[in-house]
Amino acid sequence: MTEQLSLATSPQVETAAVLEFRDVGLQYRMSGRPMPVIEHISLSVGEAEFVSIVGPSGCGKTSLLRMISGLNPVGKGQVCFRGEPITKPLSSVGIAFQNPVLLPWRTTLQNVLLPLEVVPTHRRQLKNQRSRYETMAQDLLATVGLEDFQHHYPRQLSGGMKQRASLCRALIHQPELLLLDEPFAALDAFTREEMWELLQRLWARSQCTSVLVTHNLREAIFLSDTVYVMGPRPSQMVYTLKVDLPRPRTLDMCFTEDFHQMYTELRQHIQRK
Ligand SMILES: Nc1ncnc2c1ncn2[C@@H]1O[C@H](COP(=O)(O)OP(=O)(O)OP(=O)(O)O)[C@@H](O)[C@H]1O
Repeated sequence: MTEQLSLATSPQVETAAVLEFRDVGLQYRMSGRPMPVIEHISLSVGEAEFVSIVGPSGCGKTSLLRMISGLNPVGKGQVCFRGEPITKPLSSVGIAFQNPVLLPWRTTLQNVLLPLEVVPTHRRQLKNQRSRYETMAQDLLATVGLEDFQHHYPRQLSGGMKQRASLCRALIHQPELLLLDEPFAALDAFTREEMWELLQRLWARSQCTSVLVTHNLREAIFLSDTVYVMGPRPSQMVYTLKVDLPRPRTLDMCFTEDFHQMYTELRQHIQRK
């Protein structure tokens, strides 16, 4: 059963669902036998909502994200984007992973522009309006403090800088959905916190409906409107936390009583097998 905690400081506005899981199940085959991973997951993500998924290792968080992207077929039930079941990879999705994988022979700017060359609907537009898109990319790079590194190559960037460039790349085609799979897991604690503020800024600017998978509960609370906790495999959603901290959020908020209480609630609901 899903419980709910609401630490209301301001009422949340209900928005139309952009993304819906309708009684979703998923299983893989392991040594020739079916292995159920996800069972009976139903949830709904509103327009411009920021949602995080947390849960024990191996519970199926990445699998859930892959079903949204259309890269993993849905086993049972439906995952719907704007009311339509997702049956193939979505072009209006931006994705950032733990490893930023920038192409080493391309500059930062060229790496950010890459999705426009790959997504067929944008390819022609890029050809016709290259300078417009370059300005958009430079704008994004400036938002994340990389304006002076646009002509540098990945080998000349730190880990945090690469991840910032990767976030810009995920947003360059103005996706309707942003999917983030532990994007800051490889960064040191201070850089990671800087990235929270920066991602918050990018999200506020793009108003992109976002789903973050993370093991870091503070990160989930800091960034999210809603945090979903998955149980151990075969996983169901075991807890939903509505985060009503005012925005923009600051790192100081992580030390408040409200924040600590939410952290404790989440911690108590993460079960290990
Ligand atoms: N393509 C696949 N084929 C078979 N099994 C898979 C496949 N992908 C994932 N699994 C298994 O499904 C389970 C869930 O994997 P998934 O990566 O979705 O979990 P996760 O919660 O993201 O894990 P972590 O937190 O450790 O990154 C794991 O036991 C994994 O080994």
